[in-house]
Amino acid sequence: MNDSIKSVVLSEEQIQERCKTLGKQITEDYNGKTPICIGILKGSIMFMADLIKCIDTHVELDFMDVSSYHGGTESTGEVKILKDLSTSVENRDVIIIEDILETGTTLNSIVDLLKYRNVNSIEIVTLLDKPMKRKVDIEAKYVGEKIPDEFVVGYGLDFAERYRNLPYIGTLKPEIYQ
Ligand SMILES: O=P(O)(O)OC[C@H]1O[C@H](OP(=O)(O)OP(=O)(O)O)[C@H](O)[C@@H]1O
Ligand code: HPA
Repeated sequence: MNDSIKSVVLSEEQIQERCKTLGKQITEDYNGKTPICIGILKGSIMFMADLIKCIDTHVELDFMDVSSYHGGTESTGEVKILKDLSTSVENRDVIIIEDILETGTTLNSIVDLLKYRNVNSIEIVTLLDKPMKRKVDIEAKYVGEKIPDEFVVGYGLDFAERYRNLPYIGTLKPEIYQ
């Protein structure tokens, strides 16, 4: 699997540093509250697991599975709910946990849906942000790393469902796409 990687974007150590920094900020901002952390499947699983260990206030967990990518490396712009929450978010403080924010289509749909369900507050934490790819006006309050417009894999992020189990984040060699 490592043979397919062209360059490392965030090493395991760098990812853990980002988790500590973001966890500290979230701990300070949510002191005395019990937010619901909503992990967006499947890409956020590793980041969510590491991040919540760095948050020192009570949190509850839930998951949503939505899909905006169907195969390749470009967004289709369509968002489909594959798995909805199992808890009510009414009057709750919600933190959405994402692996990557790109066009913003996915998060925009989720934020709209959760606002419609009358959340008390809603913020986004994303490990990676590709601001150059944004098509929808949405920003995350907590960002691990801003990256250029290059397709990345690892640490939950996939190419055609592979590479999610790579412990770091990297770019793929061009021959892998062909
Ligand atoms: O800002 P956007 O352009 O909407 O892109 C970001 C979304 O795309 C990826 O999910 P994907 O639909 O590929 O599902 P996955 O997490 O299961 O891989 C990623 O995990 C984000 O949810
Ligand atoms: O760069 C990416 N890699 C994997 N999945 C993604 N979903 C949006 N952007 C990406």
